[in-house]
Amino acid sequence: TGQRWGYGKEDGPSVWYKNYPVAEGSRQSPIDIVPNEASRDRSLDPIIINYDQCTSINISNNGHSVVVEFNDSDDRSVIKGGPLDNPYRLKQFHFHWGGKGCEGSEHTVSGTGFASELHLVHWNAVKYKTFGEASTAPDGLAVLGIFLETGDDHRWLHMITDVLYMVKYKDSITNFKGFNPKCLLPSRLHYWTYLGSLTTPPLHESVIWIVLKEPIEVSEKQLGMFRMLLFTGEEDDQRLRMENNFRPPQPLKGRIVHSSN
Ligand SMILES: NS(=O)(=O)c1ccc(S(=O)(=O)c2ccccc2)s1
Ligand SMILES: [Zn+2]
Repeated sequence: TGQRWGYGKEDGPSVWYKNYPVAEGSRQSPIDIVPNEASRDRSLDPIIINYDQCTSINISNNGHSVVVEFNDSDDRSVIKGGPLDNPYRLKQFHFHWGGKGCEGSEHTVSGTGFASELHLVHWNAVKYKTFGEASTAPDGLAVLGIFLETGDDHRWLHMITDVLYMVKYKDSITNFKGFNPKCLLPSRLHYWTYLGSLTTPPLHESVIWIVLKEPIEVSEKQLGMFRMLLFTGEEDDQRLRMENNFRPPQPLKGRIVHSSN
């Protein structure tokens, strides 16, 4: 049922509105975050991340990004506190990145992008019975966004980059058990938060965004491994390198960005 979309000239973010009119909606993501225009809410609690009982299942290439999926049959891995009224269950995480030496994050800070952005996708299993139902509800999803900047090697990211060769092609999937993404969190959890959307089709306006202020550091070499992935499948005669899989910032349309302390 879903229409084909991508990040190229013909099927990229500038034409998504044709098949997904909500692309021009009032709470689209990503956005440019301007720190001194964000409202500092002392009432905003810290976010609490409980990934200890985390169980990753698999890693796959869905033709848009590389995705690690989790067992979300119970509240074993949740994010809560901050702007959230309920605990939200971890469902998957994935990345967005640029081309060699170019920006690749989706959110920008005062107009500046980062090399990449990690999204940890959670859903409100208290209010909704399934991820699908939550994914279309205004408070259904909570996505934790973490910026990646280039510098030293990230000591744990190799656990992901070492297996990327196994999911080189679109629709490839392989076992990936026992990975705990808490090793990808920065040391401090200060954040910005605002009401937004999925940054890819179907662009549902169902996401409470929590974007961490502190980036994590990864090496250019580690980031280069992501660029060996392909948008295309093993049978495709085209071999399109997976890079620049990010949507540019969207109009704020009157929304307020809140800042934790
Ligand atoms: N980049 S993002 O974090 O905003 C994002 C885009 C798509 C997803 S999803 O695969 O969870 C999903 C969710 C609902 C319907 C279809 C896919 S998460
Ligand atoms: Zn994303």
